[in-house]
Amino acid sequence: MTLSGLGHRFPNAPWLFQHLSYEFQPGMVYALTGPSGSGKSTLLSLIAKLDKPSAGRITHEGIGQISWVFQNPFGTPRRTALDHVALPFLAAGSTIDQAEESASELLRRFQLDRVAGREFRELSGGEAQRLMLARGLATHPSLLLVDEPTAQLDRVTAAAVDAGIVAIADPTTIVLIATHDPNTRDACTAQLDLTPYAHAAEA
Ligand SMILES: Nc1ncnc2c1ncn2[C@@H]1O[C@H](COP(=O)(O)OP(=O)(O)OP(=O)(O)O)[C@@H](O)[C@H]1O
Repeated sequence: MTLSGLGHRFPNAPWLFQHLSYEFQPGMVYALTGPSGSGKSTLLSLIAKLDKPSAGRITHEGIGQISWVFQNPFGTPRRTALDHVALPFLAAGSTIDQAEESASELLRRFQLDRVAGREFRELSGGEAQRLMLARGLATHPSLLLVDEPTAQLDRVTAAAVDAGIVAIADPTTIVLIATHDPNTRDACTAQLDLTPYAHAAEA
C-alpha cells in the first residue's frame, strides 16, 4: 500500500498534513505518531476509505480486507473471550471445532489462553484490549488499523497491551497503530511520524 503526495484538510480549515508519500510493507507494525490534532485518526479514516483525501492518492494494491480496532474495547459482556475470537472464524465458514481451535491459537499468541473461558465483562482493561487485537487478526485482514490502543489505560495495563503488539506482527498483514504513547511506539517495528507533514509545511 502506498501514499503518494497525500494531503488533507477539512472545509474551512488549514491543511492537516501535506506532501505525504510512504510505502507500507506486509509483516511490519507501523506506529503512526504526531502531536494531538495532527491528523492520525483522519489518516486512518482515509486509508480505510471512509473519507477521500483532499490531495494525492492512496494505492491499495494487494489490500483485501481491512480491520479496525477501536480505542475502547467493545465486546459482549456475557460472552467469553474465546467466543469473541471464534465468531469471525465461524462467520467465515469454519466448523465450531475449527473455529475454537483457531481462536485458542490466537488467544495463546496474545497470552490470553488463561482467560479464554472468562466472560468479557470480567476481563481487565489490558486483557480486553489484547482480545480486540486478537479478534482484529481473526479475519486475516491484509490491513489492520488500530486507533490509540493504550489511550484509556493506566501504565501497567498499557504495558500489557504493548506486549501484545509484538504478537500482532503477521507476514501477510500491514498493521498501522495510531499512538502518542512512546512505549507503544517503541513496541512497533517502524514509525511514520506526521509532524514533518503538518500544515506548517504549507508555508
Ligand atoms: N470530520 C471532521 N470535520 C472537521 N474537522 C475534523 C473532522 N475530524 C477531525 N477534524 C479535526 O482535524 C484535526 C485532526 O484530528 P485527528 O483526530 O485526525 O487528530 P489526531 O492526530 O488523531 O489527534 P489525537 O492524538 O488527539 O487523537 C482536529 O483538529 C480535529 O478537530
